[in-house]
Amino acid sequence: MREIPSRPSRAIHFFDPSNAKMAAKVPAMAGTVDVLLGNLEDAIKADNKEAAREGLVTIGRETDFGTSQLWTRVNALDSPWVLDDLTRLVTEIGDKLDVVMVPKVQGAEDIHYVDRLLAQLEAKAGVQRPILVHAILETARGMANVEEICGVSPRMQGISLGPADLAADRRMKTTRVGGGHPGYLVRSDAAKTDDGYDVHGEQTPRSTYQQDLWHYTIARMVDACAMHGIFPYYGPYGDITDVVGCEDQFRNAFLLGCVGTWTLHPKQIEIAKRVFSPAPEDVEHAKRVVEAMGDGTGAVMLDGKMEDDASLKQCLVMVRLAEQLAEGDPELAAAYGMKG
Ligand SMILES: CC(C)(COP(=O)(O)OP(=O)(O)OC[C@H]1O[C@@H](n2cnc3c(N)ncnc32)[C@H](O)[C@@H]1OP(=O)(O)O)[C@@H](O)C(=O)NCCC(=O)NCCSC(=O)C[C@H](O)C(=O)O
Ligand SMILES: [Mg+2]
Repeated sequence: MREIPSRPSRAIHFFDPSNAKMAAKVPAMAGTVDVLLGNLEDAIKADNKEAAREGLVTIGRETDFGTSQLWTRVNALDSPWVLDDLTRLVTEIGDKLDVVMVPKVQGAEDIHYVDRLLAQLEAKAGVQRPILVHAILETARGMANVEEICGVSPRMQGISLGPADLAADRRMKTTRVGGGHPGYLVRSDAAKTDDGYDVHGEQTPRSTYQQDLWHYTIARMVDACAMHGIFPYYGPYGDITDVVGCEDQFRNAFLLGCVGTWTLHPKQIEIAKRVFSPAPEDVEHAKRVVEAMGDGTGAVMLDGKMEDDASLKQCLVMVRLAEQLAEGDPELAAAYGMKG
């Protein structure tokens, strides 16, 4: 393979295949969410690891996934379960499995191992196309090696941020699964008073602005993925009830270059699909810039702003994403004024 297939993957929806209620919902979700991911790793109780694996085999065999992709997150490479996860899934449902997500990736050696094992199992099972690999960025060493990880195998499909494990590994002083923290802020300067500075803001209140804990990590991950032609994703937003904070975190990731995110609860799917689909007004503007730029060279004025080759290239990113999403979604096609 020379190019990673680019299919919509705005929401990677996690479900626990050992949870009967969740598993029962999967067939009806097929075709409505870009990626359905059977999770075998964290959030699955140790006693349920085998049930989750077998549950995913059953779901994989019996479900018509339609336009949805089927992914799995296997257990960590240093766990007692991962060898059986890969062996059983590839030999039983390898032809249905699009991507294997590998947690806690530390460096190139982890991806080499999975790559070789997948190749052996695919050959044994007669799987006709390569199963792709997705790494989770959730260790300090993985972060330091992110560029190398992205380029280590032609199977590499993308990378997700794992903010909870990464925070623990880095010894950050947070207790959350993704999202910001009110203590991570900047404060405006203290006002000068006759007797010094009003540092407590008693006379002139000092405003504070919460900062994004994940800015550096996401930006670096985006660059590493772009350099190797693979796809970056935000990860989990654990405060399921905070739909506003969730939308903001997803949008920051979208604006920085991520193509999608994880969804942990059905209510996050609509947010992810909306945020990771460009807004119709942005697509409209991008189309006007493309039109105004003619052969793509030089500079033009549009609505009082200068447009040139570089803004054209950004607009083409937007238009091409809109075209791709419109192909499989008549509602978006209508909103973008494009063919469905
Ligand atoms: C978070 C949950 C435990 C919440 O579950 P629950 O309390 O059951 O929520 P609700 O009562 O609101 O559920 C309403 C109905 O929806 C079904 N449901 C819930 N979640 C899902 C789902 N993900 N897919 C399909 N269906 C779902 C419930 O069964 C209810 O059904 P019904 O009773 O018939 O109406 C739960 O959502 C959950 O477990 N989500 C997945 C959690 C997960 O995968 N976590 C791991 C990923 S995050 C991570 O690993 C950290 C990362 O690696 C890092 O390091 O940062
Ligand atoms: Mg994790």
